[in-house]
Amino acid sequence: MAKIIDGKKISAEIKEELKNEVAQLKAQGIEGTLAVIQVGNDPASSVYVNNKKKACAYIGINSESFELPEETTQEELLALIAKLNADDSINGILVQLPVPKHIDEKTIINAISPKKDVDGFHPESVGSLVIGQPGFVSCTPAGIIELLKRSNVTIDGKNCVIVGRSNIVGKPMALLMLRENATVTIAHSHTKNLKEICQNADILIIAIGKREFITGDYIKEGAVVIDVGIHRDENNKLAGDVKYDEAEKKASQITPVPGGVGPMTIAMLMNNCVKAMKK
Ligand SMILES: Nc1nc2c(c(=O)[nH]1)N[C@@H](CN(C=O)c1ccc(C(=O)N[C@@H](CCC(=O)O)C(=O)O)cc1)CN2
Repeated sequence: MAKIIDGKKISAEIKEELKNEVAQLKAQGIEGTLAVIQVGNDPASSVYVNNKKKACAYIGINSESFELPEETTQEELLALIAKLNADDSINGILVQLPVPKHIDEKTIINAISPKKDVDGFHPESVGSLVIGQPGFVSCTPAGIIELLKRSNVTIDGKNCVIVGRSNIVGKPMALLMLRENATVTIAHSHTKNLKEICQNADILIIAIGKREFITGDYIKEGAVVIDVGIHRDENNKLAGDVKYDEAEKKASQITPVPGGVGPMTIAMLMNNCVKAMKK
């Protein structure tokens, strides 16, 4: 039976560490303020945004909330971002994704100042990650690295298979695993022999957005399995991209859903906010 990688516990530890760091920065007169923008009222986004504001309050940084109606135009949103970019009292800006369909996500991401890009989505932040320069790193992949390190998983020299190639998770995840000296394979919807490729993974990271797609037979005996998916059924029950009951019988360590990768996304956002305070 696999050991559970407890994202809730690890994220709480990280937030505790950050709380102490913020207290020290405040003692030097350094304040932090995160601007949190939500357009529309997608229920899941509202939960995440609220949790981000609570995390800010917990570690001791301010949050300024901008709850904009669904009909907000792209120009209005860009004008708000420009105002926040120019506001010296704001060190971090995030726009909760997804944005409504009439707004172009890329245009919005590109408009946020790279100096305040605590989500790590701006091309300049991604470019820094590619060439190994310091910068903001996308929160979910950064959280996965913390989960692995704090669970004493050796990454160096291991075969890591990442299923999913999104800009937010799959691609930055691959770069971070490469930085840790793993041998990295990215698989996606056009990959042939997906099952065989997954069976070769010492560390298998799944971010494909398909409920319980990865069954036990995809997993090598003793592999570490990281499940990034979150799916809610009609009874409000959460599940990941991995069929947990089967995977836990094969894996040596595994993240649950809920309580695995999800909470780490917010802990690492707080980590980026503290980085922004120091800039
Ligand atoms: N601007 C951003 N938008 C989005 C991001 C992001 O990093 N920046 N990531 C996701 C959503 N997300 C944070 O925003 C997020 C997702 C899930 C969790 C989480 O704690 N999940 C819990 C389950 C919670 C539930 O749904 O009941 C868990 O897995 O235990 C936190 C943050 C997309 N948008």
